[in-house]
Amino acid sequence: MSGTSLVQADAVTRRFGNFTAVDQVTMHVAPGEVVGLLGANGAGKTTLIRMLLGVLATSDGHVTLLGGHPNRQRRSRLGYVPQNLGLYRDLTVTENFDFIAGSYGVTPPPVPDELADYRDTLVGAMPLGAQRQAAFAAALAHHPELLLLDEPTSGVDALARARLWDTIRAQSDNGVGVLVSTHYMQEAQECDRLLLMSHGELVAQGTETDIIGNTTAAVVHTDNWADAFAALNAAGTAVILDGRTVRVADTTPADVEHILDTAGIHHHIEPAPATIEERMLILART
Ligand SMILES: Nc1ncnc2c1ncn2[C@@H]1O[C@H](COP(=O)(O)OP(=O)(O)OP(=O)(O)O)[C@@H](O)[C@H]1O
Repeated sequence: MSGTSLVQADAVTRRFGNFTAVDQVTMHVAPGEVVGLLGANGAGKTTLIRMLLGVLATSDGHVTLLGGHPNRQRRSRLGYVPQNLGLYRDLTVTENFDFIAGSYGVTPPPVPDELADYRDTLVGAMPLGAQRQAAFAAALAHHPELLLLDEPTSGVDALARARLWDTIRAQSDNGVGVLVSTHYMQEAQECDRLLLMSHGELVAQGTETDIIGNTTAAVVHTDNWADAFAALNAAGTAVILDGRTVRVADTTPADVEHILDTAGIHHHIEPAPATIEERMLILART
């Protein structure tokens, strides 16, 4: 597999003292694919990415980056956007681009059209969405073969998020492999393949359809959604609130019916396929 992979982890583990942040994770990213790394805060996504980069040592297991041990020379062939963006906040966008391009010995990238108004603005004074867009453009300056993006869409509005995903897709269409972490489960749809992490472990992988499988959810319609949620939560079911709709995954409608009848809550139940978020919730509980 390493012959066709840009990056590969084999049973990679990272411990901090007695705590295991990443536990025997095996994964890879091939050219031209967008792989989504999904998991709640603290699942181990950043720790895994830092080991793939070679900036954090593994406690066990092996990482192969661009055909060999992750070192500085191989790292220079990838684009990395860390959670904190890695830009100088007290430099303008063009100054950041000049500086970063200079350190790779390449021509500075063009300032994206959407950022034209911010060209001479200090990065620290820009809205977060624009900062992320700038970090992304900077990471592409040296035409990397692989992109490692740590929560690139976190905290940005829907429009900026859509733009970032367009840019990610344009890169993968050009053959770049992309690993992108997110805790927004809805973004699973943007990826070709998903890796689901929970408590340091890779608990599922494949396409969204593979991962959801035939897991279903009971959709509860009721005016008394707050009490319905509380009753189902107290009963230990995998319940979530979607707007004012209560959804319960991996439990039969009859069980949900029974819990709500016992609580005296008038309701109507409809079965539906589970979402990736619900599948994740179930996997995280097992
Ligand atoms: N240097 C460290 N020392 C001790 N514990 C650490 C260290 N780095 C990470 N951890 C712990 O490892 C776990 C995984 O953290 P990590 O940052 O990889 O998660 P994550 O999935 O990226 O979450 P987030 O989205 O919040 O960044 C967390 O419990 C974190 O507190």
